[in-house]
Amino acid sequence: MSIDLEPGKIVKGAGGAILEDVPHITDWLPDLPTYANPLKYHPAYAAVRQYFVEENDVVAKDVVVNVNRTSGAIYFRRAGPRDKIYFKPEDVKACIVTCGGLCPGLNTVIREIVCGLWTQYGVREIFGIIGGYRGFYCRNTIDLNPKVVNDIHKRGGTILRTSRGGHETSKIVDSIEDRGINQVYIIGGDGTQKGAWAIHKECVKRSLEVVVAGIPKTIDNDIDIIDKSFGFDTAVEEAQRAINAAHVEAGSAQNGIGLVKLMGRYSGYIAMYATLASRDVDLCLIPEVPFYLEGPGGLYEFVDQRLHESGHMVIVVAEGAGQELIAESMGSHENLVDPSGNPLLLDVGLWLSQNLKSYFAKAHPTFKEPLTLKYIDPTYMVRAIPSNASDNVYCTLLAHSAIHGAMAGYCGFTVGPVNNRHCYIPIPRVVSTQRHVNVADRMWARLLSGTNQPDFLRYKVVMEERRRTKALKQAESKEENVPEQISKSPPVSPSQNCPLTDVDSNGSNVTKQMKDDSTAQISTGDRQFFPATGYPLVTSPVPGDPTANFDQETP
Ligand SMILES: Nc1ncnc2c1ncn2[C@@H]1O[C@H](COP(=O)(O)OP(=O)(O)OP(=O)(O)O)[C@@H](O)[C@H]1O
Ligand SMILES: O=P(O)(O)OC[C@H]1O[C@](O)(CO)[C@@H](O)[C@@H]1O
Ligand SMILES: [Mg+2]
Repeated sequence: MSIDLEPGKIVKGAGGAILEDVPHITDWLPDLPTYANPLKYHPAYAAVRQYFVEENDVVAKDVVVNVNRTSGAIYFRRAGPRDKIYFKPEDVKACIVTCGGLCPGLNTVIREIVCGLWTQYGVREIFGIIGGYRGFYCRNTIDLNPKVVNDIHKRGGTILRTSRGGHETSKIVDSIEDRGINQVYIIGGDGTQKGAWAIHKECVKRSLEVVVAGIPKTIDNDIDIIDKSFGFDTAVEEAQRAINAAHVEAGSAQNGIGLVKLMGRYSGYIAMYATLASRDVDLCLIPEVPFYLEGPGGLYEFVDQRLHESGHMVIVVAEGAGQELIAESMGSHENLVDPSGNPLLLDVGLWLSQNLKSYFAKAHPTFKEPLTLKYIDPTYMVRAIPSNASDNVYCTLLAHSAIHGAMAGYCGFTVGPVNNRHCYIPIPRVVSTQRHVNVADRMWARLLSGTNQPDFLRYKVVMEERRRTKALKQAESKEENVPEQISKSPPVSPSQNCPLTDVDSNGSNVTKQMKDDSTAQISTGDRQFFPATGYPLVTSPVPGDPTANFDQETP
């Protein structure tokens, strides 16, 4: 998304510090009156010294730095209650909307926004927008108060319902104006936050006294800058149940494989953390690491070896893994998208099950007993549950940070913890890149050293060879001349030779030679993939890209 930080919002502090600040309602309505924060007189908060955040309190984006390169460090505005607020509580008309896919904790965030506004600030008019963005202009609102939301944190899903698509900025802002709403709380993922920014910009354009606050939600943990998204821990915990079942099934059969598919469209965090937590997983496949099946260093070789060693194994695959490989093996296929424009994924779990079964049934002579493969797909189960204890606390902090920011007049922000401190991050900052598992980071190394799985570094070479072989076969079957670019492939140097075992149409093993060509370009139907890695094209740095700027280091 090509939205930039607002001019004038990059503030230079002392010693070269840079504050990436968020918009404030006085940017376009400079003469608004201020009011004393009612929390000053609240029995619970008045007693807590230093409860209020100082105007110049900021949070460092990076806490691990080179001592010689601290100038130019980036900071965000610290979240929390301010001494002065820009809304009289009795004048506040707040609304809450949830958009995108489900995530554990949505109801807790709704509950805590309602209860926080009600009990801390004395706000009495709070509305729920039903069914995502389109609910602004298609549906009536519902009244929310502490009684209505009292028990909702014990339920999965969202009491407000959610949807994809339907973001029509002017219709949404018309509805905000017509209803007299002046605080808009928007809970959702990267797409939702982009929509929130569009609403904020339109409110500014119309000079409305309206603040828009974004609360980041993503089961995939793919929102950049913030430490972690709510519901992620719950999802990883729930995924353990599926992995345990897969392990039991696999361990109770000779040559047993338990295959578990988890969510993760572009980012394999759930799969990675579920693998690290479980210790029963032998192989973890994520979108950031394209894999291949045949030949040295391939998946079949590893499965073969693990089954011979242990008699069983567990594979965890993120739903976005292997998309290019599947697309290529399917030949032509339709590129479908959901109502928000997100590509619909090909089912890697089913595809992998079928390929493993047929490969080991037909092609593997050393197996005396057939493969027993159990495929478990708990994807929707891990996101439809209520949040666990720690996510509940986290949701509470997010909700409170959001209402303190809105009451203080800040807007166009996404709230979230950065290095464990909550802050207000300009929305363009969190949506301009997507977060991915950093495979150059120590966390992925920990996983690799735990599973001893292949690194699939020869992916590009293997894919190029597959394409060349396919093209040759097609040319031969059409009894045409071999196309020039295929027949004139440059000779392969001995050091680059590597055998690749594949199966011919009779099910016999065929050994081929392949050439190491790291500059291979990849094209698969209409889908677009990152050429160097086979990773789908996205805006953020991806592994394998030498220019990638991975700035997230895990402990
Ligand atoms: N660039 C955009 N501008 C305005 N609105 C957008 C944009 N992208 C998505 N939206 C709207 O945001 C809402 C949610 O988007 P999407 O379905 O992509 O889910 P998300 O918020 O990314 O959550 P998740 O992917 O984690 O489920 C939809 O109503 C969609 O129309
Ligand atoms: O809710 P839907 O439309 O089925 O989409 C599922 C997608 O939503 C997510 O849960 C969040 O983006 C992805 O992991 C998954 O691919
Ligand atoms: Mg999204």
